[in-house]
Amino acid sequence: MLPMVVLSKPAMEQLSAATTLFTEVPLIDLSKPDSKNLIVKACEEFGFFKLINHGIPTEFIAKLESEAIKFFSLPLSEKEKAGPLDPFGYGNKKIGHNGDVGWVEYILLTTSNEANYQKFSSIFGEAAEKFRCAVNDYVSAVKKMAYEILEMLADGLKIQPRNVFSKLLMDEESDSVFRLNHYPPCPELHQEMNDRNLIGFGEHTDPQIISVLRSNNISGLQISLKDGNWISIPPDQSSFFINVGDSLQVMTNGRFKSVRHRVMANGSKSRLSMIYFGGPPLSEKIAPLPSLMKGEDSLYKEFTWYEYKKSAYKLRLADNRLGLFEKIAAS
Ligand SMILES: C=C1C[C@]23C[C@@]1(O)CC[C@H]2[C@@]12CC[C@H](O)[C@@](C)(C(=O)O1)[C@H]2[C@@H]3C(=O)O
Ligand SMILES: O=C(O)CCC(=O)C(=O)O
Ligand SMILES: [Fe+2]
Repeated sequence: MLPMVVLSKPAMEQLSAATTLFTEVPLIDLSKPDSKNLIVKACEEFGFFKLINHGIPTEFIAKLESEAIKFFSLPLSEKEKAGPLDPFGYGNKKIGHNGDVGWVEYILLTTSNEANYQKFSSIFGEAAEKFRCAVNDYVSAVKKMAYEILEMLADGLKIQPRNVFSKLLMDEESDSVFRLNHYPPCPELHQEMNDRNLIGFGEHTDPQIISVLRSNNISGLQISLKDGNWISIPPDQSSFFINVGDSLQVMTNGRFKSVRHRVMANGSKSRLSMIYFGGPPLSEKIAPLPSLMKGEDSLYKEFTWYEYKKSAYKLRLADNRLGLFEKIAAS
């Protein structure tokens, strides 16, 4: 059994004390005309928001959730046939390659249809086709929504062209990832008088441009506010949650902040999440957009997504990956 990160309950409670009690995460209604300005505000203040009236068909979500549950219910020996990660496939407890662990099992996939076809047929056996279709339908729909959000952001920021961010995800070479996380109930936490909290997925920021997260109705997701306090995000299975990633922070020269987040394990219920991480092509230069600079200097050294990813994947989950690329070193 791998060692887990454990926080005592009093320590956790102190961490998320009074100031955070009444913090409301921004709620964006995609059907409302003024959403673009609210999205910009949310990305500046939280790097995170909740999305409703998103138009993603419920059947795509339900189909994928049911296929994912089927997969995660298989015996471990079956699931392990879909591993080890190379870099895609099934993973259990170990996150990345640098010693991070969590109370989580997962499937990591590229969003390239062709590569998924190969992967699915080699690892998921007979059920491959249904599962692959469910992933493709869901990912295609969520991708389109991500393009729309990024275009609304460009409009809200009053920059041209409006596809300045979305074109990076639309590019055939876009290095985007899809992840299904399953957080099994943790028996240790189920015991009465339990005063421990166990980490499902340790704190981190997402390196890409934007992440689109959807989970079942089980709690666990927390985000860190600018003051360092953590707040729990009430789950809502019919909504999506959007994270600003490190690359979008850089492209906006720090105006948007990539949000630190983590997932706590649950004592009695299974949590299932599905996340699309929209990334640019590997060769893309990640730098502040000149139209957003208004005479300011770039806060970051120049780098490509390939260089950033290579460096990020050598680090631990909680590390400040962008720090290495800041012109003035982070304290
Ligand atoms: C510890 C790690 C896991 C991670 C790669 C890394 O070295 C640092 C970034 C991690 C992260 C966080 C967001 C996504 O879940 C992920 C797929 C990504 O692109 O960066 C994971 C990586 C992973 O699980 O391999
Ligand atoms: O499972 C979740 O809700 C979030 C997981 C996460 O942050 C990630 O996979 O990067
Ligand atoms: Fe994340």
